[in-house]
Amino acid sequence: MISIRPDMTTGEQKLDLNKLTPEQTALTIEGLNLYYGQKQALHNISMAIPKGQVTAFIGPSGCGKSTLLRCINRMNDLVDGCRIEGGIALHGNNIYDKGVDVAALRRRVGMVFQRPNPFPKSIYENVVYGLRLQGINDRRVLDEAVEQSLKGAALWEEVKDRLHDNAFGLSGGQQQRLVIARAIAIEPEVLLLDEPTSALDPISTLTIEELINDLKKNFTVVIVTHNMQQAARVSDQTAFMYMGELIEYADTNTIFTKPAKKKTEDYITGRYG
Ligand SMILES: Nc1ncnc2c1ncn2[C@@H]1O[C@H](COP(=O)(O)OP(=O)(O)OP(=O)(O)O)[C@@H](O)[C@H]1O
Repeated sequence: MISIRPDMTTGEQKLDLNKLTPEQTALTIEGLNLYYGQKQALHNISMAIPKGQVTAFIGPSGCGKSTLLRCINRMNDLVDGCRIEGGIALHGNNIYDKGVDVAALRRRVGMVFQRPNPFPKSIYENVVYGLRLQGINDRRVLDEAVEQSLKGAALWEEVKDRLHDNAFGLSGGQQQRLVIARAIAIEPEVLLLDEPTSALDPISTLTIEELINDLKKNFTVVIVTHNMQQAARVSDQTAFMYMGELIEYADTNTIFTKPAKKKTEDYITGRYG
């Protein structure tokens, strides 16, 4: 049995995912097909992802969740033989248009991976890494960014007295929050989280889940998770994928309590996956 966040049943105004206004929309995915060589991994995916909310991609292993997530900041461009048809608009502009600056896109769409990957540097230098790449070296600006980003990642209180210690001295859960602080320091519009807690213990997982709920105040969050309870706890809407297809996409409450499709119901009731 999946438990739904209490506030999801209190009649909060629901967005109509089929009729989002441009102001409500962060991302529009349209007719997206993706091929790894001969193998088609995504089939005609179309969906609109609302701004300032948490959207979860769920589905059995190999269904294409991570592939779809990686399309949003063009990480798949790095895969040999990968071909994409269709488009993804970020606030109205197609990120696959010719001439798009992919480095600039990745500043607007940050990503956090399954395993925490801090750099072998101090906590401070990890957070300011992206700012320094942009040529920002003013100490006051960097100090302020470090404090705000670590606060935003719910890590400040734990590390404020050891900002110049090596990041590898942090626990796994702290390292993952540090990586989130590094991602938000450059103020992206969208934050992609690819199974961000699958390498963490239950307490660290809970801390990150609470953090995700805070992050949506400032960012649009898209999360891939294997864990249906996690999707139910953290997301506003959920997309269920199966064999490269988007089977059902609706508010999270509906997906977990009244799914429209049998495949979704079979998955959330544990019949496969
Ligand atoms: N770099 C790649 N080259 C070739 N095929 C790939 C590549 N990455 C993923 N695939 C294939 O594409 C399909 C979708 O994979 P993807 O990793 O997106 O699924 P997933 O739903 O995220 O799975 P999991 O939950 O196991 O991480 C799978 O069949 C996978 O084997």
